[in-house]
Amino acid sequence: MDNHKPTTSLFDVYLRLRPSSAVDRERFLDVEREKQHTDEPYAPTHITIHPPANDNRKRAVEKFAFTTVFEEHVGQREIFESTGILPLVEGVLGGNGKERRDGLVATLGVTGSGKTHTILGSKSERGITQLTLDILFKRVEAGLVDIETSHVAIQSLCSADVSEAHLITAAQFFDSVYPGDSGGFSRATTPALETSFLSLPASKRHLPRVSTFPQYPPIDDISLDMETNAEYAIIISMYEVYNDRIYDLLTAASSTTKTPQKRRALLFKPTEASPDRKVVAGLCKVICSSLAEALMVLETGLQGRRVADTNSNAVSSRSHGFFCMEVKKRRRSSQALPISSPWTSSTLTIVDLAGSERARTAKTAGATLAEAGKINESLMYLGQCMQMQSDNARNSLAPGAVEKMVPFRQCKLTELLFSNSFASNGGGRSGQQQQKAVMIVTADPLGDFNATSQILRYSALAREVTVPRIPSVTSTILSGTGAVALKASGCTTPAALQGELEQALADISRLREELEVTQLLLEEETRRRQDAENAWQAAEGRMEEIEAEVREEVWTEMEAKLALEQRRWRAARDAEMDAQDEHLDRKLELLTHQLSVYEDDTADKENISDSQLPSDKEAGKERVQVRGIGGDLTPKYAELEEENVRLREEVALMRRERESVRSPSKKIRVLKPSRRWQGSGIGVEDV
Ligand SMILES: Nc1ncnc2c1ncn2[C@@H]1O[C@H](COP(=O)(O)OP(=O)(O)OP(=O)(O)O)[C@@H](O)[C@H]1O
Repeated sequence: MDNHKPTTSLFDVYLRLRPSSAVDRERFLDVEREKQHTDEPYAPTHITIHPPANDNRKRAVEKFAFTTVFEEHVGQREIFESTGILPLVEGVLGGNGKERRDGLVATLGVTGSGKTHTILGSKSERGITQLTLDILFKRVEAGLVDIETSHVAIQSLCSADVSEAHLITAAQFFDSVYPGDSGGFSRATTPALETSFLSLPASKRHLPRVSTFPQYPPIDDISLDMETNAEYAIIISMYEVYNDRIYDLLTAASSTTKTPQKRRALLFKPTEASPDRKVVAGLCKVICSSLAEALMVLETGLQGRRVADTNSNAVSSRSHGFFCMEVKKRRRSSQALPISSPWTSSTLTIVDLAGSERARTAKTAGATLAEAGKINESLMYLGQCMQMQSDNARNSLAPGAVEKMVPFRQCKLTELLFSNSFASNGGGRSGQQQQKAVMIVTADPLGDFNATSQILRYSALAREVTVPRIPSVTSTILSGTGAVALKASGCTTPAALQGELEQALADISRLREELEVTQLLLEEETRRRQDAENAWQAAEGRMEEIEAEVREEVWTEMEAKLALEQRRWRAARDAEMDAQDEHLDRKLELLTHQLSVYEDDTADKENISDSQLPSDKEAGKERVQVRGIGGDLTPKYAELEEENVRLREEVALMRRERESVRSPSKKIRVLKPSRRWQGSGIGVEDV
């Protein structure tokens, strides 16, 4: 197997092994050491992976080739110097007479394998992003355009931008992110372990302190070829791809109102000023005048990036982070040509990809598990693209070989990584070559065998498989291309069969992982459904309680009202009866009075002497009157007696009624639905 890299390869692929802290795990990856014939420093290019000893799947021993393999002891500076990043920086700067080109550096690996460490370093060491910024500023320092005093320069930079960007100076950016920070600086802590930086009120955000940034490793002695008779501007922009959407990290940081959830996704599209090339449109871009400013912008943007604490990595990136260093350049005006030439632009993009992870190992759940699904999906598409590009690169050596389409439009990540790698897309720009790219694959030799081997399979420049002895006589393997009957003879199978076997093994491994994720998602969903059902039942119970309480309240209120009405009714009835009694009494009184008048008159008449008798004429008149009274009184008296009897009966009846009437509240109480007939289990409603 050779690792000859044909000229059509889109990526140079390096492998970096990380030192592992795990002591109880078996090492599955070995670096191949070939015999040295010269005294030159030795750079290994091949590794071999062995399935774990307890593996009962009889998987193959695989050998992979990379541009270079960096072992565990290799530090940040050697990675920076030896992975082709310096030529990328030179390409972006455009040395004397050299054409400029965009550059791309990305890291790929399982979660916790050291991607972020390589790209962004740690508290004590700088990563390749900081080292690249350092070398860029050191090289162009003398030629940097003065944006602090020259508004014209800013305006010309704005009009030269093709990406509908919002260009601001670093000072303006810091003013918007840290309003009122007068210099009592303290370095903000890692966002994963704190509440989101953006959710903090602006007054609580503090400008990062450059003096606390690591200075190691130094790179002052590295020199680069560059043009001196030119003016430069360095513009920083940062964005992340989260759930297949692009979000600006600097707009989010400079916004005081938008929460991370409300961030607006950006488009990757051709613009009016860039019709033949796609760009991320609408980014916030910060013009930096010094390395310190650039580092502070980087640190600020990083604090808005999504990270989470998983079982595999305490600060696990949940998005693919893109850090762009755009170098604008123009020829200085001279006596011969008093007007400066227009700005040209090249960008070096450094990408910290989120790590692929096995849900069971990472022990993620909920949103973090869903994120992992999206991350794995985008990495699967990236794997397909990388495999296709390395196949194309290998086949390009064969006569009459036809290049296959790299399927990079399947997701945002591959679109962003590959769109400008092809002459038809990026090469169309005048005076600019297609993008050059470097991929640094990171791996932990004591880490997860399945996840690591899968990444190595699609990222390696070349691969060789040795199929182990198969104990059974005939095995049937289902592969993507159909069922393959494999006759095991106890030795390595023929090449075609071997290819099928490899494919089948890869498919099985992929399907097993997909199944694992699906099972976890199912478990998660089942748990959620159970929780929802419990919550629903609890809510129902509570609702019944509330209903009973309300019923009780209503009944109590109604009873009070009924009692009041009853009291009113009784009072009214008593008043009426009193009035009737009074009426009756008055009638009786009247009757008694009339009777007594009549009796008195008769007695008086009997007692008076003849001398006292009135004359016949007067007596006749009086007799007429008495007779008149006596004659009229008898039927009137009878009539009143009758009415009296009737009224007395009515009164007696009403008294009886009153005594016999039961309390309505007692009747109502019987009707309460909550009271159930004891022993029968039947409520009043049921009756
Ligand atoms: N080469 C290395 N030397 C020393 N420490 C390392 C190295 N590589 C990784 N580490 C440490 O391992 C831990 C995990 O690394 P890192 O965060 O870079 O992983 P990652 O691949 O970016 O993971 P994720 O995909 O989850 O973001 C960190 O604490 C980091 O400092």
